[in-house]
Amino acid sequence: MHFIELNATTLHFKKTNGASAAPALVLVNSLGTDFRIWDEFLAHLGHQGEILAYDKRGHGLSGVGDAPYSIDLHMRDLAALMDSQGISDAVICGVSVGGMIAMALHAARPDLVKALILCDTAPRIGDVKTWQDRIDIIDANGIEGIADGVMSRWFSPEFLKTQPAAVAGYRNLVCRTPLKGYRGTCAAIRDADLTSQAAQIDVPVLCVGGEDDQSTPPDLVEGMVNLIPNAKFERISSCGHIPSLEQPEYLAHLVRQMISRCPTKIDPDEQCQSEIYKQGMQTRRRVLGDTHVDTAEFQKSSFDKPFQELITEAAWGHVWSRPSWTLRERSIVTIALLAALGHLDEVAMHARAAKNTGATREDISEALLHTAIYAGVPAANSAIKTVKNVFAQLDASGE
Ligand SMILES: O=C(O)CC1=CCC(=O)O1
Repeated sequence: MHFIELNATTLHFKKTNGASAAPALVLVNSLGTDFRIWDEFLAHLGHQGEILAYDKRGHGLSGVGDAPYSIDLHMRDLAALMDSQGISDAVICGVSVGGMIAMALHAARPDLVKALILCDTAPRIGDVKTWQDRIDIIDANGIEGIADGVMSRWFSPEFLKTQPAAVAGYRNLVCRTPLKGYRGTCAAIRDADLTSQAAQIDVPVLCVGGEDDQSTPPDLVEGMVNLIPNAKFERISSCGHIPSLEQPEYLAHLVRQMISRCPTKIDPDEQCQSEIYKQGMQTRRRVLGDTHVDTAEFQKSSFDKPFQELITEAAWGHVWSRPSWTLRERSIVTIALLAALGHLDEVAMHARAAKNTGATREDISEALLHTAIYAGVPAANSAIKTVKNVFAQLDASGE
């Protein structure tokens, strides 16, 4: 058992050291649970990298701290815990409120997050009235007053019928959560809406929903795929709100698959690549940034693998890596050509990347004047709109 004092509270956590280049996996719990909910899942997972699991404040063996709680406070506890353990660039797997904490972590500390696995969660869970009603019942009757309702939302009808002893045990788990911790986290969920943070997520995301989940129904979880740019959705059958309890083996399979798609620190695939590919990948990362390239690699399938290799070698390895022009010069010419041809998605990508090449906003404005004269005003006009949008987004996010 490990304990640490952070943000004026004691946090209880478990950490296993990794023996390989695989990314660290960090597990974030739901309301009214402690990190034992991951035991069976971890037994199936066989992860080679570091694993960190912990009890949120007000849960398990962690301290309760002072009210009021917020998702931001839970997120700061997690960030401090990861910093204290030297863990960054990790795959964060959060269930329910744990998923909200994971989304908040990505917004505040992107350096800590390589990918997200968001189980049975949403940027907004329930509404103010539902959570206030729950708080009022707890204030009047304690957690016992809501425990049966919680069990019926956590588990599928089949599990409730066939596993009465397990259900009784999990009911004890909820009821033994410190009242202040449970109540404080209900208030944190009541007050949270992470919609704008979710829309900004730029790492690979797997959303997972149990088909019998009554707390965050699968359609709600699937809705995140429309909001989060790089998200995929998996529905788990015969499963309620907590897949690590009801379908630990299948969840382990999904998480393993996700982790295997995340580039490792030493990519074994890349070791077999040609020198020109390696050079191309280096230049591509330098110009477009790691987040962009990691996402493209994650989304790569056998269908577009040859195409990805072609552009990495030909565009980035051969042309962009030639020493005769600077990256700034290549950036300016590329933006002008793409604008002339009306490839606005690519204009946006290269305008965004200009901060890495040294091409200034003035450079881009000059390049688009040339576009207007040699390729036509409408082409330049559309590109100017696109680039202005990119600049507005960069300014809004402080980049
Ligand atoms: O307790 C529930 O109803 C399920 C739940 C909602 C948020 C969370 O973390 O768990």
